[in-house]
Amino acid sequence: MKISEVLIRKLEMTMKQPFTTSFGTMQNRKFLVIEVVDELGNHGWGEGVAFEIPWYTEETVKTSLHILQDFLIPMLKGKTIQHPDEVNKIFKTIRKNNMAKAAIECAVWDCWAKRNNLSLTKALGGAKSEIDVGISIGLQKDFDILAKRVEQSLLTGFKRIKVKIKPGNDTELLKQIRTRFPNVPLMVDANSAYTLEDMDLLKRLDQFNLMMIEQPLASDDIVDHAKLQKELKTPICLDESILSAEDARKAIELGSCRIINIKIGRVGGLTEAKRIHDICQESGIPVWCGGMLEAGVGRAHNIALTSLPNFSLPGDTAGSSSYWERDIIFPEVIVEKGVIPVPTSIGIGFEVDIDELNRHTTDIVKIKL
Ligand SMILES: O=C(O)CCC(=O)C1=CC=C[C@@H](O)[C@@H]1C(=O)O
Ligand SMILES: [Mg+2]
Repeated sequence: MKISEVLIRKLEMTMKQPFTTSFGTMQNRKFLVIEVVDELGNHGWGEGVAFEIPWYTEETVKTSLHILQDFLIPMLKGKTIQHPDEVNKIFKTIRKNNMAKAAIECAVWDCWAKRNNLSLTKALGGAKSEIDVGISIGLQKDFDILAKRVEQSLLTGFKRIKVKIKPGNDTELLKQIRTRFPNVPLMVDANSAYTLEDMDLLKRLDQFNLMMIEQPLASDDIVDHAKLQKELKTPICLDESILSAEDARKAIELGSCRIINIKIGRVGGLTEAKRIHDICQESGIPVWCGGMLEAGVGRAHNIALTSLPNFSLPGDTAGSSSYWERDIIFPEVIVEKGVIPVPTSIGIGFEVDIDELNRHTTDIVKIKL
């Protein structure tokens, strides 16, 4: 397969409700959608999941566009790709910029699957016919609003609830949640808001019967997390700290976590995501698929990835309607009784709604290879 053309679209979409974490609030989502075309006219889609502000990782929409346009896409020129696993080898000389790499790599995977008449799930080696999903609820103004969101989410059938915590909004909040919802499968995400100086407080989280504590310490740390995990009964789940399969191997070896959240964008694409999945599986570490407040294209890639067997915990891939008035794919992603059916049609298994895509496109860059 040869990629003959790439289109980078810049999109702007407003989420139904703001999403607040320990680092800030997002509602207006700007992101990239990548379309690749091969020499036979097959199309493949990928989504750039970087935010506008570099608060989750160092990448932004602008840096992704720069890296894609000036480095990654030109590297595909003249290359014959037998299998999408080759794409991240082609990009090897470019350090990090994982979300930019993932955006185009995912589009190549979709294109390759379509060319070979395969669903992306099958192409990846996934086998599940449906995936379990949970929901990530951002920080809310007060407990009553949060409790309502939790109640609604449970009615929708989500299989676990994730809430954000930060210093000053942790133990009291969890006491309130557990009083109201004693048995709900519950986890927390701190997005690196704590240090080892908070050890006593973090130990007190053990009393809340949490499924896991996600990324309590620094975003680039695995050493302090290992120290913390030794002191906690609750499993630590690493998110920001794991950028590659090598990071996963080291974290597992050190005992820095007992669970890993895999985000395709954070780790540079589906090939690396699969590798992390495999290493974790061999080591008895369950994984789940994280979310980046994606629109439909990114969501579709998450669903296909989650069909791999060691994605044994509910992920953050909620349905389209949890985020958008109307998504850019059809059918939209629908959650029923806490599960999403895994599509079996070719490629990502959803059609891109070109009208809806155009409605949100603010800029297009076309690159002929
Ligand atoms: O619903 C989703 O897509 C998950 C949202 C979510 O929890 C996150 C998205 C992006 C950055 C973080 O705030 C957070 C996470 O760390 O997992
Ligand atoms: Mg997280």
